[in-house]
Amino acid sequence: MKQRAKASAEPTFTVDALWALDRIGEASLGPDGAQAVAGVTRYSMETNKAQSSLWLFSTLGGEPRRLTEAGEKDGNPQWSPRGDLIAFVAKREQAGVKDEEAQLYVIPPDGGEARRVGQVPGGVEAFKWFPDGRRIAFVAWVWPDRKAAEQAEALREFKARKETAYVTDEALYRFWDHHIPMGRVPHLHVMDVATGKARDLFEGTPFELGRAEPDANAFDISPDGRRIVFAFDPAAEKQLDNRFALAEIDVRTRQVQTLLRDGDWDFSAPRYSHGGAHLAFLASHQARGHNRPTQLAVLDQHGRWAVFSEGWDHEVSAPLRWAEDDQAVLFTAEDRGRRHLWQFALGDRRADIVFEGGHVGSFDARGGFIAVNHDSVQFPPRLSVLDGDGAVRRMEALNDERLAAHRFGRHEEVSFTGARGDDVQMWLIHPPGFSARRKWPVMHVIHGGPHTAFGDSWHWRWNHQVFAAQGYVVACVNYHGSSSFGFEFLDSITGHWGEYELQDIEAATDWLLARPWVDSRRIVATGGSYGGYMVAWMNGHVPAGRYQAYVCHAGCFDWQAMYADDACSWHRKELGAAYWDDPAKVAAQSPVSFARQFATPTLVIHGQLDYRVPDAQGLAYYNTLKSQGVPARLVWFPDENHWVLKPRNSRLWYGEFFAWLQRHLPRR
Ligand SMILES: CSCC[C@H](NC=O)C(=O)N[C@@H](Cc1ccccc1)C(=O)O
Repeated sequence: MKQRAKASAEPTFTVDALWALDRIGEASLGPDGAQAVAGVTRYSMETNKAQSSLWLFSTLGGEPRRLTEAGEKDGNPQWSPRGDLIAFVAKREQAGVKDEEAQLYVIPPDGGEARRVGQVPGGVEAFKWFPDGRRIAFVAWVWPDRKAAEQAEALREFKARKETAYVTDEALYRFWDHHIPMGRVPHLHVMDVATGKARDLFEGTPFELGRAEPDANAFDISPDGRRIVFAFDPAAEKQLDNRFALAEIDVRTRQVQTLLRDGDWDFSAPRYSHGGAHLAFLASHQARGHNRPTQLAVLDQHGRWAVFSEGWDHEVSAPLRWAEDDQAVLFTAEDRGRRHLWQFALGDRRADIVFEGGHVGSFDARGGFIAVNHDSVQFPPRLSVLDGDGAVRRMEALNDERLAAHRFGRHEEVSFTGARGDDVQMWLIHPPGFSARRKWPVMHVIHGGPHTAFGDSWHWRWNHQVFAAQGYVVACVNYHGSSSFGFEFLDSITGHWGEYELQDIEAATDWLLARPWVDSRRIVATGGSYGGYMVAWMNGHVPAGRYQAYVCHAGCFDWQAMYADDACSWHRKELGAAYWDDPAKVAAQSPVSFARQFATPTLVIHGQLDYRVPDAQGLAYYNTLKSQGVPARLVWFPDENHWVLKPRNSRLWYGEFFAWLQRHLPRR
């Protein structure tokens, strides 16, 4: 195995040190809970590439062991219910066949050669084991008007065409950074693991899974393996914000029965109880508001369903997992900038924290153990296990030595009075070696969304320790509109985006200026996406001199032109009007309308593959700044999407980011 880069001797935590860390994925426990399998991704700044392999981790204290060596992109491992195999997706060359798209593979947990299972035209999107451990349900894209046996030929024909046009009459044709496969829809299939033979369960039916990245949360297999429940969009015109229904298909007969369909509700993430008598799922009352949270609901065998978390003002997140006794449901949910693993008791409808974040990214529960992938401002995603006695143990220390070689800043949460006189949370990450007896520059890092939150979590793209290591106090305001503070706070900005958020950020800056350790002449503001929108909004609303410089990454600039994005169906709900019905209202929330006020030097960054915030937004902002003589610099990536995902581009991104700020900060 190639020697890993030695832990750096450089105590400053830099972008190179960030990329040298192992990135540990979701863990899947074996049936006895003694081990878990997870993907580990390693990047090389030299080759500018990633390599992902599968590793085994003990829940009983043993050392991690690498399971796969040959693959480059082994991912999404799932341990079989019988414990004899681990299934995963990979693109490999085997038996003279080179995978063009990700295919299903299986490998015994004690090692050996992985075996490709079947050959799925167009590749495998997501999958789950059947309880019998002999079959796998998986998602693959198909031409709905062609038979299953014709799909491979249809794909060959499509790939061989000389035309390059993407032609559609669909409303949903792009998502984040890719096109929805032209003319195809996602179907649910069943694979026989022994023979590699697959069946398209939806063949010849009007049913399909959601087209925006269908994942394994979109369906579940009944404990007896005879039925599969799935979420689907019943509308003829598929839209990102349509309200999904739930249906169940008989695996043998392929008969489909709609279980729940209600025009007021959006249903998702169905999960059978262990006994099969109940179905937990997520329900959001979209008729009461587009920002209504997803809540925990349960359907019984008689077709009766109820929301159980009505009185709990939190957003319940997929996946849902039933407790062993089927009396409670496990899931993660945010609370005040942290994300915990919760157990929701159905009897008394009470939620208790089972594993406290930081940030719990994912979990798996089996054999009396709960394996958790969690992180914090202080450490990247790591695996820990919660055993039946409630004891928590680390399952690995893959990054410990590298992390110990660097100096990290401490973090804390504070609060201040923001818009409407509300209490607003801010997280501070202090530079290593911080002393209140000195004066320090401040860097606002404004989160995106807007309905997300920054909290005690690790970010691979905007890493707060890398920022702080440059000597900044990093300030992260969870402004009005942020998630994890209840529905009313999140929804409070609807129809007047920019207003309360700016008041919050300005109140935060006033709070900071009142600290003796803040250098009032060296305060900057940065943000991505909605955070980029906010710094463009600040350029039009805050007098020059308050902030010495801005960095705007993938910022929304003009809500009318933003209609070219992939999420346009959300705009009128969030802005309070469609631009063609009330252009003034939409313009009043667009930074472009305040261009004459722009005066603060701004670094504009955008990726061409960004379909959520099209790069024309950043280019228009940059051109507007240049046209008015405002100092500006553009970093444009032809091969990056909403984020920067390649090591060398990320190194350039941080270099340009820090250089721009340094250029516009007065010498200390
Ligand atoms: C409200 S529509 C999309 C929201 C989504 N994130 C959730 O809060 C998102 O993609 N936010 C972008 C900014 C954006 C907002 C509205 C329309 C397009 C993009 C982001 O901050 O990443």
